[in-house]
Amino acid sequence: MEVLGREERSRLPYHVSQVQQPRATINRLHALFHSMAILALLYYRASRLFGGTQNSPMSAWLIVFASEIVFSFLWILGTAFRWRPMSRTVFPERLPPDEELPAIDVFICTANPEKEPTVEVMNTVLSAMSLDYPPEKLSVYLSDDAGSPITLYAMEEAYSFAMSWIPFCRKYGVETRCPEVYLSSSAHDHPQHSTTEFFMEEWDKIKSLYQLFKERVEKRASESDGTGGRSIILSRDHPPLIKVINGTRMDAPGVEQAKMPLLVYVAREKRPLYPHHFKAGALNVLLRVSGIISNAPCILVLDCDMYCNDPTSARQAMCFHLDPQNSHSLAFVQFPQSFHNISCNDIYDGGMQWVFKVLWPGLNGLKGPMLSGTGFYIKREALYGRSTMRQDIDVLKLRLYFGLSNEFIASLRQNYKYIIDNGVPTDALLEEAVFLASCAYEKETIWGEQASPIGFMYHSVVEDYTTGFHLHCKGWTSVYCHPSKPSFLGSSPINLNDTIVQNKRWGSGLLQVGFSRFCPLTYGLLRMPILQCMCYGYVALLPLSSFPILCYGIIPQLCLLNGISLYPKVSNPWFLVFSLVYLSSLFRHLFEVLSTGGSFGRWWIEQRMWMTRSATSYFFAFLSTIMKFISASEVDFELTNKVIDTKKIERYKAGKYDFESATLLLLPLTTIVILNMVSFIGGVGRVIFLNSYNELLGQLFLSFFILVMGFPIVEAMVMTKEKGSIPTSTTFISAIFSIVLVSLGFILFT
Ligand SMILES: O=c1ccn([C@@H]2O[C@H](COP(=O)(O)OP(=O)(O)O[C@H]3O[C@H](CO)[C@@H](O)[C@H](O)[C@H]3O)[C@@H](O)[C@H]2O)c(=O)[nH]1
Ligand SMILES: [Mn+2]
Repeated sequence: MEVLGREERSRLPYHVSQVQQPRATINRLHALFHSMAILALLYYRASRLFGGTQNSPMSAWLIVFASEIVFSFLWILGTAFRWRPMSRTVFPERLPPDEELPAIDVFICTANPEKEPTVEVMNTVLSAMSLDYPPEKLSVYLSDDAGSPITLYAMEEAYSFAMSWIPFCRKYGVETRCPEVYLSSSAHDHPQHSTTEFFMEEWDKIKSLYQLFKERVEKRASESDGTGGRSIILSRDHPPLIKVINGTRMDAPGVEQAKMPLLVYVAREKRPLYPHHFKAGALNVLLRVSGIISNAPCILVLDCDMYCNDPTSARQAMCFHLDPQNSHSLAFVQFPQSFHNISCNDIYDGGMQWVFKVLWPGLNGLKGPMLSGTGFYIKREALYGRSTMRQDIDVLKLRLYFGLSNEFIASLRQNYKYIIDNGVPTDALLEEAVFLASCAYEKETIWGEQASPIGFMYHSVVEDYTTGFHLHCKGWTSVYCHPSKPSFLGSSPINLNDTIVQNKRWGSGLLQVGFSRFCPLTYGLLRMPILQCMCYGYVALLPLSSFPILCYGIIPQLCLLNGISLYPKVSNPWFLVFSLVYLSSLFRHLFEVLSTGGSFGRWWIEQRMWMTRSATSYFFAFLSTIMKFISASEVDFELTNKVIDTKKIERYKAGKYDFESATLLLLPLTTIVILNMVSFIGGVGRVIFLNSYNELLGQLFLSFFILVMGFPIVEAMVMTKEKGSIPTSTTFISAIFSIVLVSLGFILFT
């Protein structure tokens, strides 16, 4: 790190940004080419339709035409991400001295100790407490939606451990401050220290302290749980409980105490009759509670499974938040989500590299990336709304917006002073905090209401997307910071069922926005630049791809079986147009994967998972969104499982798909695969015996492509004895569905 004088430091920019010009140019040229090809294709379909010259059944023609329109529409929206990709570099060493840095509150959410192992949650807490930031400016809040005693106990234990861990990290400049990860390496992996005897001694000491901590927590967890679902009931019905952990450990050595960040446990009140709004509800409680305790101007939000992998991320984020030129409109700095548990082939595409390596850098050159739920540093002010922060605003009005706590309303005007020193909070303060965490507090306020200026948004399971969207609508910007060392590492679903369930939740959350009056394409259009608006629209409507994918997996195949051609003859020049559209979209994706460090295999898996998601997750998301509109129920937040199944992990690491547990959700996919097997065989028959190669080649190829793509499914249906294979019952039901489809095709199309 270069050592700079203060004068020099203040003159140099804290960050630089650069448009990825060659990439932008390639993208734009491709967009031009591809749009012309699409236009030609649509023209072909429309002219045949209106001219009445298509020689296939109108219904089939209409369905494939509609599918192509949806594909094209999504494609056009997607070009916005490719228009102006940008990368950014930060220079934390140029930041002002520590005394001038703003304070940071870290919010971590956990909801269920059975699905989110407590030791893992504590590792996230510990990694956040040991961020490379002045400890008196750092406060860590854990929201425990389960209100579980084990989590509180673990936090007290974690705090004790942190009193040794943090000094150790500081002393040796530890680069990975998640103790589980650091301590499972060998002392000799750290050659800069391991040669000294003293380090080895301390290493052993800290390692055994960590073991002790872990054992205690695991022991307590095994005692208090396994209560036959009692914890689930408790998690929906419990009083508020707030505890400042620092205060409870006054017997600890006083010297270190002063250098520790504040650690606060928050279990908001939950009652069955009150909506609790999932994670957004939890975050809003943390906003209020922290508001009267530490009231830091900047907030880092983390999921409980996302530990801080690079302790310097806070300083990196400050390079943007403290930049005098852009900071005024900057709401948040988003870091990519990276994962520690995905294997090198990542067969379920859990790494979401396409999002974090292509889409988000693309938004970086516009008004900034979407909020991604975790790993972002956001200004408190952005969540409160600028208009409500004005000094001249009436206090009565503030009470209407923010609720009745005078203490909290006073905190809005505190100009971000640290309200309690790193000591024991008063009873009165804690009482007020409990009031702020009660479930009746938000009654008749505008917390979380869409388009309101306050807090994280409710009424959606994609609270990150909607919150970010409304911030951008109000003129805030964001930046994407993508350093080469992952700043945060989390766990991603590593089995098919969890992957499909997670994507189903996202899909239904997004569609719900897409179909509401806050649809980005209408609501956003008046409030943000068109390209940004297209990006938001693309993400919200992406689940619509289930329609064309399913249609393309069924209709041409039924026609193929009946010898009906849906595409131009091979000898016809129009055939070239269809081939070009197909190849050009495959090539764009291939280019994106290869140019962001991916491999050919990565491209193939992303293709496969895109189709899988569309045919399963997004299809069910679509159904559940419709159900929601009919019954006006709230879509549930199905928590992602973070417990590792050691038996299944071997299969995963070997790159073998596990279809066993996802039976029902897989039905659309297995049905399509069976149907394509049948149509492929039928089609080959027709081509050979009836010589209809010229008319049917396109459809035959489509079936072939789907079978190659779905080969793991074919394999898993055939080899029923193998682990992870598809149960015979599922294959059987899918076969029945296929027979129904084939009969329908016969009736409708002949
Ligand atoms: O009622 C709830 C539900 C969830 N959570 C927490 O929310 C976080 C995310 O939940 P998880 O089950 O891990 O969902 P993921 O699909 O992994 O989360 C992604 O998608 C979510 C939106 O659907 C975002 O909130 C997340 O940040 C993003 O990582 C976890 O820390 C949970 O403990 C709560 O605190 N309360
Ligand atoms: Mn998660």
